Amino acid sequence: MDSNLNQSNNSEGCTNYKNLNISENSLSTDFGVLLISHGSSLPYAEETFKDILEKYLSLTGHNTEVGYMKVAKPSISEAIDNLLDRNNNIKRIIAMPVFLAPGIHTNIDIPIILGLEPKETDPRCPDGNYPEDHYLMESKPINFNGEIDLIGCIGPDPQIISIINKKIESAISKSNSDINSDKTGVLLVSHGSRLNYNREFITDIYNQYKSQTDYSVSQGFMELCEPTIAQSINSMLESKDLDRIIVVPVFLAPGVHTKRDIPTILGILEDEDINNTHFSNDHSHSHVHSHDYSHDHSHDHAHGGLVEFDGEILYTEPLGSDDIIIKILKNRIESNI
Ligand SMILES: C[C@@]1(CC(=O)O)c2cc3[nH]c(cc4nc(cc5[nH]c(cc(n2)[C@H]1CCC(=O)O)[C@@](C)(CC(=O)O)[C@@H]5CCC(=O)O)C(CC(=O)O)=C4CCC(=O)O)c(CCC(=O)O)c3CC(=O)O
Ligand SMILES: [Co+2]
Ligand code: NI
Repeated sequence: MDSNLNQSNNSEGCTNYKNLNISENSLSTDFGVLLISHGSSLPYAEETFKDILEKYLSLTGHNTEVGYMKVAKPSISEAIDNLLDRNNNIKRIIAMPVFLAPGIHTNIDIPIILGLEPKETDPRCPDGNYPEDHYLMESKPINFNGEIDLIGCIGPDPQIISIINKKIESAISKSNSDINSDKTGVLLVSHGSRLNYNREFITDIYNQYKSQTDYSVSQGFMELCEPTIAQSINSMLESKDLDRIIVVPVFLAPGVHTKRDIPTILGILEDEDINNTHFSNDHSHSHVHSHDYSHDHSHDHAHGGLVEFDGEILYTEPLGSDDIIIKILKNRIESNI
């Protein structure tokens, strides 16, 4: 068992456990933990989830792997192979979507990829005949005969508010301007979904945050739902004269949405960000100007309009691999063992 553990596995997408704290106990237990992430074509989300995995392992010692729904590696199926390579005796896999809100991905895509029944009809494709190139058609079958318990995603845990507060404080501390809270608004931005859970999630977070802050607060959606980011900022400005808006992407990891789509809508995307290869991880902006954009991708992020605001926009980091997220995952998984 030991030699197994210390072996560095170079096959593609396999986590190298050499430096990770996986307890020997976990090899005698009969379950594995699969943390399911969305996957991104930008590298940041993988960095965040590598960190989440390392922290989760050192906290629990469970035989754990991260699997990505699309784009990134290991895929969900490969992650399950990795769990079994490490311990062939597991009878059960506890699979948790590390997503903030239930939605199409958690209720339809992930169950289908795991070989389970989808929890509802897919509004993208009600007849269930997905186009051949859809990622659901491309995913490989799962090689596991045991039981897979797909548990709920993170949801509006009250502890998320303290992460939001930290991100806001950190963005403020990097800003040069000194503006009182009376003139500051906070916009909580959520992804948006064809299903209603995303709205329920952000509304719950909004109500919790609002009851604990002096700032004017509002919520807005990046895509698929209203109010859009622009509508939300406009109505904040109509009801109050603000000098500064702090925009919090209530997302887990930096990715296409937080690095490109939301900055585009806000008018704070720097040109090099589009073709980025490397830019600072520490990416809290303070911008007082806006750019013109040529918007050439076919997706509908900008349909809700672009933002025009001549005050300061402070854009915070997403929630990331904060220890609170790790504790939430641990509690949730342990209550399902
Ligand atoms: C179903 C769909 C909407 C629809 O069309 O109905 C949808 C829905 C949701 N995505 C969510 C999260 C993230 N989405 C991304 C990224 C991408 N998502 C895209 C598509 C779709 N996403 C539609 C499928 C269309 C189809 O089937 O073809 C991509 C491919 C295209 C694009 O959006 O342009 C783009 C490219 C990535 C790339 O290739 O790089 C990332 C990673 C990142 O940002 O990089 C995160 C994690 C953010 C984080 O870390 O929090 C959540 C919130 C989940 C939660 O609460 O956590 C929902 C809501 C829900 O599940 O309903
Ligand atoms: Co998505
Ligand atoms: Ni999108």
